[in-house]
Amino acid sequence: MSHIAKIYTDKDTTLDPMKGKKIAVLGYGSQGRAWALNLRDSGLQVTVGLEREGKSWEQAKADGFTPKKTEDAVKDADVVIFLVPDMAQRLVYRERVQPYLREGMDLVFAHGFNIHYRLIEPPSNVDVYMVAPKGPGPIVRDFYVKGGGVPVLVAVHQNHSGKALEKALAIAKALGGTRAGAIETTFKEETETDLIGEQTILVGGVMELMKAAFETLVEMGYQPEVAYFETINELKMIVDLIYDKGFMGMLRAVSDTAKYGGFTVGKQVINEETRRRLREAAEKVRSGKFAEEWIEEYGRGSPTLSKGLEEMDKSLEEQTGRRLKEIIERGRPKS
Ligand SMILES: NC(=O)c1ccc[n+]([C@@H]2O[C@H](COP(=O)([O-])OP(=O)(O)OC[C@H]3O[C@@H](n4cnc5c(N)ncnc54)[C@H](O)[C@@H]3O)[C@@H](O)[C@H]2O)c1
Ligand SMILES: CC(C)(O)[C@@H](O)C(=O)O
Ligand SMILES: [Mg+2]
Ligand SMILES: [Mg+2]
Repeated sequence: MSHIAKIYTDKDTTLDPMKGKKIAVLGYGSQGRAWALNLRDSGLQVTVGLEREGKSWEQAKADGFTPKKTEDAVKDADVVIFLVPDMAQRLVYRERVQPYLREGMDLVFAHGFNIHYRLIEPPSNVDVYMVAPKGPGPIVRDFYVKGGGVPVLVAVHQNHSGKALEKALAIAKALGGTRAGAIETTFKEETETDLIGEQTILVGGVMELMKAAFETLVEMGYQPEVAYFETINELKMIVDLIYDKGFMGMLRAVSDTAKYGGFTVGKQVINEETRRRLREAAEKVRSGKFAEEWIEEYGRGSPTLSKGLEEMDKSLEEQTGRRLKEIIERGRPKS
C-alpha cells in the first residue's frame, strides 16, 4: 500500500485552540480520570460532570475536582467530552447534553461507536471530533505522569468551525498523546479497528488463548501454579520484549528451542481456520452486526457480560493468580 498515515507530534501541535475554553469531562472512570487529570495538569480548564454522587464523585473530589451534575457541567461548557461507557452515551446525550447545545460547541469522543453507528446524531452547527487513546485509561495517566504519552488516533466528523482538527490535536497534546504521536483517521476506521482489535487479540484473543493454554496444562495433570507462571505470568515479559525491541528482539532473547517450536507449532495452533475466524469476527464488526448485538445485550441488562465477569472471577486461573500475587509482587523490579 502506498498510503502513508499522517502523524502529528508535539512539535506540530499547540494547546492554543483549547486555551480559555471550558471543558466538561463527562464520566470519571478508566479514561475520564486520566483525561481530566492530564488536561488539568496541561493547564486546561476542566470540570467533571457526573450523573450522581458515588464512587466516581468521591474519586474526582479526592483528586481535587469539584464535580457537578452532568447538565450543570454541560450548560457552562464550550467543549463536552464523552467518557461515560459507550452504551450510556446515547441517553446522556439525549437527556443532559442535547437540550443545552449551543452553536459552536464541541462534542468530543474517545471512541467512535455512537457517531459511527448513528446512536448520536448531533446538529450540524457543532464540531464533532475524536481523540482515541490506543491504550487503557490508567496507562494514559501513568505514561503522562512519567513524561511520556500513549499514542492516539484523531478524527473529525463535523467541522462547523473549520478548526476541528486543530482542536482535536490540542486535546491530544494535553493528554500526552502527541508526545508519542497522533495518527489522523476517520470515525469509521477507528471504530471498526478498535472493536476488531479488542475482540480478536487485545482482550478476547489473548485472554482466551492464555486460558486455553492454562486449562490444557492443568487438565494434563500439571500443577496450576506452574501452569500459571508458564501461560499467564510470563506473557508480560515476552510482550514487553516485543514492545521494546520488536519480534526480532524477543526472538533474540529466547532459546533456539523456543524459536523452532514457536515457528512450527505456533502456526499449527493459530492456523488458516483461526485466520478465517478472525476475518469472520472483523466482518461482523464491519457489517454493524456486532454493534446491533451489543446494543441488544445492553438493553437486556448485559447478562452475558455479567456472566463472563462472574465466571472469570471464580476461574481456577484467576484464583491461582491471586494465590501467587505475593510472589509476583515480591519479584517485581523496584525502580
Ligand atoms: N477503557 C479504556 O481504556 C478506553 C480506551 C479507549 C477508549 N475508551 C472509550 O472511552 C469511553 C469511556 O470508556 P471507559 O472504559 O473509560 O468508561 P468507564 O466504564 O470506566 O466509565 C465509568 C464512568 O462512567 C460513569 N457511568 C457509568 N454508567 C453510566 C451511565 N449509565 N450513565 C452515565 N454515566 C455512567 C461512571 O460513574 C464512571 O464515572 C468509551 O467511549 C470507550 O470506548 C476507553
Ligand atoms: C483499552 C482498549 C481495549 O484498547 C479500548 O479500546 C477499550 O475499549 O477499553
Ligand atoms: Mg475499545
Ligand atoms: Mg482500544
